[in-house]
Amino acid sequence: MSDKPSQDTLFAKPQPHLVDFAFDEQVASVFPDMIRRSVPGYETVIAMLGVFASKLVTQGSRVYDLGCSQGAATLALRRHIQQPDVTIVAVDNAEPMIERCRSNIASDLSPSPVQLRCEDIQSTPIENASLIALNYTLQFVPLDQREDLLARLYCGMNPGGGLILSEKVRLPAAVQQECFTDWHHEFKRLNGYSDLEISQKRQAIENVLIPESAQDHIQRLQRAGFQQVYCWFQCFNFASFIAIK
Ligand SMILES: C[S@@+](CC[C@H](N)C(=O)[O-])C[C@H]1O[C@@H](n2cnc3c(N)ncnc32)[C@H](O)[C@@H]1O
Ligand SMILES: O=C(O)C(=O)C[C@]1(C(=O)O)C=C[C@@H](O)C=C1
Repeated sequence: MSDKPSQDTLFAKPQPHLVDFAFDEQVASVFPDMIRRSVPGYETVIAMLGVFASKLVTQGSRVYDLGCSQGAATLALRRHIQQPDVTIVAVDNAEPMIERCRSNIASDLSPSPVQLRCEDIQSTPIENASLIALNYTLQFVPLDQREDLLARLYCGMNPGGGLILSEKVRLPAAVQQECFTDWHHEFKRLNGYSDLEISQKRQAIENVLIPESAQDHIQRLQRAGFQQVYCWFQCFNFASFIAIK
């Protein structure tokens, strides 16, 4: 059994030797609280996945949640899949996340079966996909591997299928970057994080989470072959895109 999710205080004490952020047991034990208090618009994006599931998922197809963490996106999708014979494939390479995901799925009664895979999303075979969610995950994949991954997702997707890509984004002008970062940090402050927590977390993710601009994402999705690419949601420096094949 997984521990009950608790409040994120991981960066509350001064850490003289900050190490790079990793999705380890400590992070997993506070993750639902951490992501809700750190990502502006997270709950809206999760809720709206239901709309895309309802519109895009087709009978007998597969739905992928790549970088599923504890299954928030998987559950939102699963609850709104109306078609029969759909399998959800939920993938994460962090064992402490997958374990919690397994128990969250077990306590949900929606009918579509979920196949859980603990592996790098880059080695997950993608086939017969009507919907793929990459919810705040691509930002952790090395920059030079993102193009190949998206090309593979395109290949494994059925015509008319959609990819939902949510990311922290870099803004095109320095003055806008500064402004949006300031608002993001204020969002965290209002959610109870101290300046020390904000600054230590920022340092810990600096070399691990590499954001790109909305334009970079849109152009890469178009290069992969997607016919329609839109930014459907943005809150400060966090955006979500839909790409339809
Ligand atoms: C910010 S969390 C994603 C949140 C989740 N999608 C949600 O909507 O609640 C990023 C997740 O991606 C996973 N991850 C990062 N890189 C990965 C990779 N190359 N393969 C598989 N999982 C990866 C991490 O372990 C982590 O659980
Ligand atoms: O940018 C930040 O400060 C964040 O905390 C963002 C973010 C993310 O977008 O994934 C980073 C790591 C955690 O997984 C939760 C949130």
